[in-house]
Amino acid sequence: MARIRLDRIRHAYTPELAAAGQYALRQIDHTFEDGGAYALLGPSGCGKTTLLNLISGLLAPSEGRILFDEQDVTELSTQARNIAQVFQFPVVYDTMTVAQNLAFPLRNRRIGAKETERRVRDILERIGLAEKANRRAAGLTADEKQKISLGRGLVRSDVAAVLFDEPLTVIDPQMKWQLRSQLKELHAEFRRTMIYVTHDQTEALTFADKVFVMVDGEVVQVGTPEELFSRPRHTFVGYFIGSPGMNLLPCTLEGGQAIVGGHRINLPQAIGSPAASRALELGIRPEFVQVLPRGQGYPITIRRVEDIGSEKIVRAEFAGQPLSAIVDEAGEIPAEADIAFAPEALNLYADSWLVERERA
Ligand SMILES: Nc1ncnc2c1ncn2[C@@H]1O[C@H](COP(=O)(O)OP(=O)(O)OP(=O)(O)O)[C@@H](O)[C@H]1O
Repeated sequence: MARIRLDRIRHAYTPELAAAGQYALRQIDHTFEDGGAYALLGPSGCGKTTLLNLISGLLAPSEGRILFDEQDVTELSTQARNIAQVFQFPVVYDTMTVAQNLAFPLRNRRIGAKETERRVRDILERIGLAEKANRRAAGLTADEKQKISLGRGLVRSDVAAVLFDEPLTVIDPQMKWQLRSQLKELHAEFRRTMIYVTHDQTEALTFADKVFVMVDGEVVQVGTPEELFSRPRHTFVGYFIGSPGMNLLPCTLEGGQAIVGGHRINLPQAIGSPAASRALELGIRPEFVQVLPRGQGYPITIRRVEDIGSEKIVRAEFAGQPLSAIVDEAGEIPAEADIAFAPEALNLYADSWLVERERA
């Protein structure tokens, strides 16, 4: 296992792209702690796979260094870095049995037959394939094959990290749930450093202790699921995480109040004063918007209500801006409605970045 440090990494796919300033990764300076469960989350093209391939050694960065436990591995191959990988499509040897597939990496490392058998049996139990140990891999389902790919990473005791690139892409929706929670359990048992690439927030938030949110070649926030939900540092995080995402309302500031389309909204505490030229937005999650009878808050026009079973999503217009609110399934929604905001849940953004509050 290893602590993985990315030291001022930048990457452009060709020297021409670098000369034109078109970097797939613009500046990455982060550490993955030994034994942690991490997700790299972001939309298509933001650089997740590029970053994973730099860590595994499939790609060499244009600039910067990669350190495993402070040893510079930038020039080392995937094999020399001792990385295990689980890709979108399961990589298994179809002609071998399940047990032979798991034993393969140990044989390559000249581990003795007895020790190999012991470890393979242990992993077979843990990934739930003990009964299929002697079956040919060819006849297995996609999720069983993905379990073998994962098992091959866990069977070796010398693996620095296990990297996953969208590993649930070809798995049936029903099995996705099962595999996801099994993966989390296996992480808790083995405590290997695991890095999981996905564009799916549910996968990222259920698997990872810490999520790296990426956009446009940059990591905009590293945080626990709770931090990403309650204190998004960037409007992209607010919008991308949560369903529906955070409401973002263009505003101005005046004497500790935010002005949205002529409405004055009290901000919870003193907010540091962002430079006057910056574009300001007030961020509030739909979970913290209350829908009230007319006369008790700020007026909205309700456009539609989506009933999703456990709760209702109110799609409305407030001061000419679209706004969503989440209401309890049993909650009344007046035809003529107002809204109020939970003040402590208001965030202010300047040029998309969170304005940190001044602490008393
Ligand atoms: N081999 C390549 N040559 C040139 N550009 C590339 C290459 N691979 C990726 N890119 C570009 O680098 C950027 C980051 O791509 P990357 O595949 O890392 O993103 P991603 O977040 O993993 O997206 P996806 O989820 O679609 O795989 C994109 O603009 C992409 O077009």
